[in-house]
Amino acid sequence: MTSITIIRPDDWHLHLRDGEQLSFVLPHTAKQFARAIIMPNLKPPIVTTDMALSYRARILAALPEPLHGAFDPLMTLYLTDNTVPSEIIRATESKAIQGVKLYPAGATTNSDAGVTNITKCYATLEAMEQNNLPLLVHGEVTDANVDVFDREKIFIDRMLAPLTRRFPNLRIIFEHITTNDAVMFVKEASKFISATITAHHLLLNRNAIFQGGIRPHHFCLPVLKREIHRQALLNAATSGNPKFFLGTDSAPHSQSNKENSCGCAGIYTAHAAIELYATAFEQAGALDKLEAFASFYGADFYQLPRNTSHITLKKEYWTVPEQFEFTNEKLIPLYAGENLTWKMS
Ligand SMILES: NC(=O)N[C@@H](CC(=O)O)C(=O)O
Ligand SMILES: [Zn+2]
Ligand SMILES: [Zn+2]
Repeated sequence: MTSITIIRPDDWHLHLRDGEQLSFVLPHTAKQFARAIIMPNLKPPIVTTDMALSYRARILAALPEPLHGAFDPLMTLYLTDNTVPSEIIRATESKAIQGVKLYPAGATTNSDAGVTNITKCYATLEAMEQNNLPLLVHGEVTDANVDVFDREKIFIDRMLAPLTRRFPNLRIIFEHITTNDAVMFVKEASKFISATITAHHLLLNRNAIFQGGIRPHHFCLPVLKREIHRQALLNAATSGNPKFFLGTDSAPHSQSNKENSCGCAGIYTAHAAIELYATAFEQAGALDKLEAFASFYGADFYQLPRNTSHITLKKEYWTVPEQFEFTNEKLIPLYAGENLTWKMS
């Protein structure tokens, strides 16, 4: 195949940051995707509808002229121990908020203000269930005694499964899943449970973190897993099961914050997101399944209309730039300096 045309995709999990940084990364996403779910883990986090609405206005204002009107940021709230049910009502009424994000406190980048005790959130979760506002979950336990490679699997038993029993009608997106355990859980759960899958977890296993030396640009959370888990994710993504859909988790950090004695978690993929997914799907012999995964199932789960315009990917060799500008720093993208074989025209 030398060319594929699909309905324009959406990114159901994206970090855009804020301020000057935002303007450097936003065009990469807006060029490919019609919409994206914008993560609220800023400093300070986006905890109210008002904060989300002004963040949305800053994103729209940062769009370069040719992309005006071409990109719709879908906003989320950051759940804390103190999020009140009335905030859920406000969020629902705003129509601009598509979900509320649960970060267990300390699980990942900018999660310190996250939830320390889920029982404190029960009234708020009940309001979300009643108002049909989805919960988005970073699914890892924060217990330092739990092996870092097991934190997602243990989260399912300790937190996610009980939550689905307590709130059976709450729509939940298990974000950036990385294990066969997560795939099995989502498959067997009710229709209210779905999952996003990143391109990097489809393309890389944990060997990539240690390939000839320590590779900070392959460090993200949840951390890359064994090959058997990558295979399970690939099978899920290409299975045609509508519970699994695209969410890049593109997470920009400056070069100096990544190449550091304590490097930040996050892999930048927005520069070539759909091309990276096409590469993974092609390797699995399932390019025909890309469109629904990238452009249909996420919209369906979020109960939003599917897009109607198209994008075309061509079989073409190109080299990913070594770096991008990122304020007065550099941003190192996934596959920097390496060749890809699909290019969006
Ligand atoms: N995925 C990551 O490794 N990092 C994300 C946070 C997150 O999605 O957990 C970030 O904001 O940098
Ligand atoms: Zn996360
Ligand atoms: Zn993320």
